[in-house]
Amino acid sequence: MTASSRLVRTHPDELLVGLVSISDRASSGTYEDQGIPALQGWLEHTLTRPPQFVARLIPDDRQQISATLIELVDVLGCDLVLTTGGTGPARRDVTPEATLAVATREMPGFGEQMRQVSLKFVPTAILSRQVAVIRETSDHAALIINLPGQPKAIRETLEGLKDAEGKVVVSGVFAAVPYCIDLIGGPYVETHRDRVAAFRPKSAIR
Ligand SMILES: Nc1ncnc2c1ncn2[C@@H]1O[C@H](COP(=O)(O)OP(=O)(O)OP(=O)(O)O)[C@@H](O)[C@H]1O
Ligand SMILES: Nc1nc2c(c(=O)[nH]1)N[C@H]1C(S)=C(S)[C@@H](COP(=O)(O)O)O[C@H]1N2
Repeated sequence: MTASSRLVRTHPDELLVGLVSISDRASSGTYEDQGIPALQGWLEHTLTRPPQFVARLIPDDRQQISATLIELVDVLGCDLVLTTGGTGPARRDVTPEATLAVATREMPGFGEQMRQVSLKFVPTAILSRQVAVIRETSDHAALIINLPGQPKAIRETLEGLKDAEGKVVVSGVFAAVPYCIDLIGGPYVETHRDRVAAFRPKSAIR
């Protein structure tokens, strides 16, 4: 989880995932970080093939967030980076700005959909300024997605809302992640359908 040089896939379809928990208080030890365990646990239960993880716990510092994202994508070679925390309107919340600063493309649909899902859970969802972007290097690209800091928001935004019978009421954003990773040249990712029914056009299904 603390690698500092290029990650090596153990299988061509192994997803390389960077997890970044952004919290002044968790990073200084005021409380125990729940962000990384929540992100890792959700992915382990959702992906059919275990991914390789690298994790970072850092304060709400714009330079440090951008530098961490660059390290995870450019140096370690992650395909997907999920951040949690620092998306609100408080002065210290700078995750969206730090993420946009390392973007080569914006993916506005992710933020729009996350706010739609989250409004089903909490009216303050509109306070989250979360963004998603692609960062491209000469030989590689990664999808970076901001999630809110509340540990429970991780599952809500990724998985969406289901009714008592398990039928999807509002899709979470992870349904679109595997196909996005295909399109940017990453590994072929599959999900357990009871958690998230990932969508691909028929022509893209293996
Ligand atoms: N990494 C984390 N681990 C556990 N709980 C967290 C974490 N990040 C946030 N939370 C919880 O979610 C709430 C809202 O998150 P937010 O990112 O706005 O934190 P904050 O109030 O800015 O403080 P901090 O950045 O120090 O976590 C926090 O007050 C805390 O209860
Ligand atoms: N799904 C979900 N989204 C949510 C929340 C939540 O509890 N669940 N909390 C909201 C609140 S209270 C805030 S202030 C914003 C920003 O949170 P952050 O600063 O922790 O990223 O996310 C919002 N989005």
